[in-house]
Amino acid sequence: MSSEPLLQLDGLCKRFGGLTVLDDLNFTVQPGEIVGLVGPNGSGKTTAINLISGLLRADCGHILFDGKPVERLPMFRRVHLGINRSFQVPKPFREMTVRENIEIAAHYGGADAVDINQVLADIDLREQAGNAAGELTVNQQKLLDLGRALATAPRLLLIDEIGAGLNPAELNGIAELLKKLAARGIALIVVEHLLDFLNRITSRVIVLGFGRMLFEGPLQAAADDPDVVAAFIGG
Ligand SMILES: Nc1ncnc2c1ncn2[C@@H]1O[C@H](COP(=O)(O)OP(=O)(O)OP(=O)(O)O)[C@@H](O)[C@H]1O
Repeated sequence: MSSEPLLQLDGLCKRFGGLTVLDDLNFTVQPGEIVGLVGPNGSGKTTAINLISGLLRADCGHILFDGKPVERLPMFRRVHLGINRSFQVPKPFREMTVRENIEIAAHYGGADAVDINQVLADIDLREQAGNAAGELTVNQQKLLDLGRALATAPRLLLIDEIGAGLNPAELNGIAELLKKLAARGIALIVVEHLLDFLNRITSRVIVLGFGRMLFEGPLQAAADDPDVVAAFIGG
């Protein structure tokens, strides 16, 4: 593994009005690494993803990608650099086909040379390529959302609660896909409440509580950390 982090967060914070929802977030991610981001509801996980992807602007701190600050860049510029994400609730263009959805994403990402058939194969939607996206199952819509991100040739992929509502076989398929992407060198930050799922794909997690980092390390050890236990069961 390279010693140069692909992503480095340095004192990142976010406030909504008077409410500080993220405070002093500091961690790094290496190429090809999967890092889990966990914490109780409202602890700031999605906000962290929104700051890194550029959907929201940080109030303080720095986001270094490849050693360069990106915290002031708009989302599309970050996509062009190689940062992209999936959403908790996918919102494909429902009337368009699966293939068209991926083609549009590739174009938006400035990655017109991306092999759309390869993306379709990665997300296992080759047979549905000509179907309207609105006809897909929940699992397939989540895969398409991943495919749209993959179509922009990301080097850092931010995955926001992909496991919710999926059955064990579907979760298994997603876990294998994420591991395959990491093996290709893509770095992943995976926000997830399903700890068994996370345990299958990563050994390093960051635990947030009330917007602050409570723990960083192996998932198993997090369960023995008193701050983590207090955050999850309310002290
Ligand atoms: N646009 C917003 N305006 C005001 N408050 C917000 C906004 N977005 C999020 N919040 C608040 O910020 C806090 C963190 O929310 P966030 O969605 O990041 O938490 P989370 O850890 O992802 O939660 P969950 O696991 O429920 O998805 C919450 O208190 C939430 O109500």
